[in-house]
Amino acid sequence: MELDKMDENDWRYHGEGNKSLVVSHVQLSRVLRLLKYPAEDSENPPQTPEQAFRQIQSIVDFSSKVMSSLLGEKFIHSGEVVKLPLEFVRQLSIRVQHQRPAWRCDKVMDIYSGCALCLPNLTSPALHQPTHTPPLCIEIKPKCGFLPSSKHVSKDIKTKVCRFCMHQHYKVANGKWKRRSLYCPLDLFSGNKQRMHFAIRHLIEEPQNNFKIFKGGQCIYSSKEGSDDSMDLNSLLHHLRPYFLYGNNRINSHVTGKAVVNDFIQVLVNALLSGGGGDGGVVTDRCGEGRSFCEASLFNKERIRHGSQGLPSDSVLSRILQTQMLDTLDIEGLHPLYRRVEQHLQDFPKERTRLQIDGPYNQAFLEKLQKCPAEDDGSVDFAVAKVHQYRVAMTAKDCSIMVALVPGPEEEEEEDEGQRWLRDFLSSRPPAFSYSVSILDLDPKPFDGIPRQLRLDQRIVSCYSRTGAAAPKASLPPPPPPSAERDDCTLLFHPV
Ligand SMILES: O=P(O)(O)O[C@@H]1[C@@H](OP(=O)(O)O)[C@H](OP(=O)(O)O)[C@H](O)[C@H](OP(=O)(O)O)[C@H]1OP(=O)(O)O
Ligand SMILES: Nc1ncnc2c1ncn2[C@@H]1O[C@H](COP(=O)(O)OP(=O)(O)OP(=O)(O)O)[C@@H](O)[C@H]1O
Repeated sequence: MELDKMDENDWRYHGEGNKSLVVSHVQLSRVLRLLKYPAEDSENPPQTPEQAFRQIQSIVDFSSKVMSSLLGEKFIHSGEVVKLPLEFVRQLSIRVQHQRPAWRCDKVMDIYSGCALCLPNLTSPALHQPTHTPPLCIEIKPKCGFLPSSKHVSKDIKTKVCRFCMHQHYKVANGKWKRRSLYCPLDLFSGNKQRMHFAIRHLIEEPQNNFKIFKGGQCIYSSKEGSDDSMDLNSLLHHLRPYFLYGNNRINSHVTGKAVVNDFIQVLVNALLSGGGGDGGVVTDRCGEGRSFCEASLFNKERIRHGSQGLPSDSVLSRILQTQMLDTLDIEGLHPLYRRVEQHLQDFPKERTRLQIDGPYNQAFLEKLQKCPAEDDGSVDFAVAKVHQYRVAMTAKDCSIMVALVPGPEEEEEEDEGQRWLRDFLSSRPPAFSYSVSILDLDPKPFDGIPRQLRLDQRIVSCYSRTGAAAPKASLPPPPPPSAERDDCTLLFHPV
């Protein structure tokens, strides 16, 4: 990629979040992640090009020097900052505008700094052979996977119902989403395959901003405003079917839609429980018992047939959960420490640098949070270490996982799709995929964002106490008998 010869026609809109907009190259496996600003600042960018460059460099440093050490290097692609021609960025912004979802257009793409983060395109991984079936990539934003146990938690409900499930009520009440997602992160992070299956099924049913599927680099399934949901599910089945034409669920050589989805979820669960890449071999070294249940989850505990399995310690979910759990005090216990630091900075503004409040994100920053004493000695250093831990945990609560599934074992590259189908059909074995697992969106959360966290926490809990606790638990059909091993994953699909 030659930065001085950039052509906007080589790039297409790929996706966006709250802070950045991502475009992908039409041929190379590369994306550019550009910053966004509130639309009202569009004429007047909030930072200079130098500041934008430093902000993106600090994202790279935070990811490569802090998060990568906590989450495991094998999952992380930190990328590099690039300087782009301003005319290219301006044209690109015009080119992608019509593809942007309306609800994200309260922010505009930064066209002034010319800076962007260049990353590998995790939805069209390099291990894909262009002549073969395109990879399926599944993006999950799992959110917080544990219930707080801090003594500072003032509302009992927070120790029983997870943040995500409570937040759903708040989001629906405030019009962010039309209906609640019944996904519960505690089920996904449980390590129990039945619970994980159940969680993913609900991500598929109501993806919101927590679930997307890409095929060959193109998004084929995500939350679509105002669309006909059944159409989306049917079109998802249409895409998935060729990947799951075989396996245990074949009935007279016809694979039902339910079986396709069950196989798909099973492959995804295996990838999430793996050590990060490979062919789904036996998982060993499981750490911990399955963690707690959320009272709002619809998963019926009685139906666990294989006990609590816990997460394998080298799995992506385990690494994310361990990092999230650096939030030991909960926002309610953390906020007074934040105030201690804030007061100290008001009294001694120059301390901001020594305490690395805004970075640099390096080994020293990592050590500050790793060597935090267990007990509060009243010092500002203790408070800063806890704040750093909390911010790192926040990043882990907001990151996404990308699982890339490439059909067929690598050693049988010469086989075409039909031959592979016949071989798998005859052997009736479960689908074989090579896969890789990555973590994305590992940006540092700002120090000044902590008071907002406290306010949001209070609003979510208060909204849930008013509306959620009284809401009906579910509108799902009654569960099938326990013997129907595969049927507990029934999706509300329309026939195709
Ligand atoms: O606060 P939360 O839990 O709602 O998380 C925010 C996310 O909302 P979600 O609940 O996942 O829909 C929010 O995502 P959406 O914009 O809702 O897609 C952002 O990820 C936000 O992070 P940042 O401010 O852009 O760095 C996230 O804010 P942080 O709290 O991580 O700063
Ligand atoms: N390296 C990558 N390869 C492929 N797709 C990517 C990559 N990075 C980001 N994306 C896509 O772009 C989307 C937006 O990126 P990202 O989540 O980093 O944005 P964000 O604004 O930081 O999100 P948030 O709302 O969480 O703050 C992602 O959901 C993902 O689909």
